[in-house]
Amino acid sequence: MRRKLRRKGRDRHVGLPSLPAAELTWVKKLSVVLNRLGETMSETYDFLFKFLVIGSAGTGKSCLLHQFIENKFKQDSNHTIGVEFGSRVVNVGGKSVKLQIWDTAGQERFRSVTRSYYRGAAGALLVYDITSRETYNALTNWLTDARTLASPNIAIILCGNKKDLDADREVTFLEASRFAQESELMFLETSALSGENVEEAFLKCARTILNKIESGELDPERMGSGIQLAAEASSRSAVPRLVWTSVKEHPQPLYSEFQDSGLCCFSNEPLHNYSTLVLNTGF
Ligand SMILES: Nc1nc2c(ncn2[C@@H]2O[C@H](COP(=O)(O)OP(=O)(O)OP(=O)(O)O)[C@@H](O)[C@H]2O)c(=O)[nH]1
Repeated sequence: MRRKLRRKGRDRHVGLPSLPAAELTWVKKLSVVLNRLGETMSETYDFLFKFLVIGSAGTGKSCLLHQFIENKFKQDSNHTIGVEFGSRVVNVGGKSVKLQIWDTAGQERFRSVTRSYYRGAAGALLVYDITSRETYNALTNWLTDARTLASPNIAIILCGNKKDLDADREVTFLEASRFAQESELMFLETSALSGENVEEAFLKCARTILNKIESGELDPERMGSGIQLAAEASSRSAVPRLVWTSVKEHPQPLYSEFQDSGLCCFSNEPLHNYSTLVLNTGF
């Protein structure tokens, strides 16, 4: 299998070794994500913000993203494997802002993979399920990860999802809003099912980031800010690329080498002992 990749102005072919079926499926899936990411980066906008959607498994992260992008509820949502990606251009305070959104898997077994996506995020939706106290209790851990791995200044909105299931509620609005206030988070209860407050959550977070840029509190040109200006985002250096290697040929050091240069590492269980995929998200 040969794959054509553009790198620093040159076309480059990278040959993938023959792989077991499960691993091949994973590589193909990542290539689709990568192509979508590349396509969306060519659109016109004033700013591009990198967003994360984080929180425990089953809280509705993928459904929130789907509702925001597609304007409908995602039926039969399965657990996310690693990460999913979506993007949408929105108008915030007269500026056109592209939200590049990384929907991360909530399951513990993917934690090391998803953590590698936090770097350079400007904003995040931190999601719990109002009908599950367990997902609410886990918020502190998610928050610590976000502030440590993304940026201490990351704009985070707490989303109490499944607002439509009020009869099964285990977490009150008041309790969560106090937690949000103490933790300096914005807060909304949302329903990916009905769409209530979904658009608002993403826009509120984007507006906060834009306000910080306009007030000078946030420097969009600082490395790792999670923000790109239009010119920068359309440059070649921002075009994502996939780099393949086999662990046998190039073991662990590759990860840190790329991590230090701002690239993200992407692997999952089937690939874990065999190979490493490195995805440059452009941040
Ligand atoms: N009633 C209701 N159900 C929802 C809502 N959002 C998601 N669900 C359901 O909750 C379940 C989990 O949704 P997902 O979006 O897959 O959850 P997730 O947080 O992405 O899960 P992981 O990918 O495992 O981290 C699915 O059965 C959804 O149909 C909502 O707002 N209301």
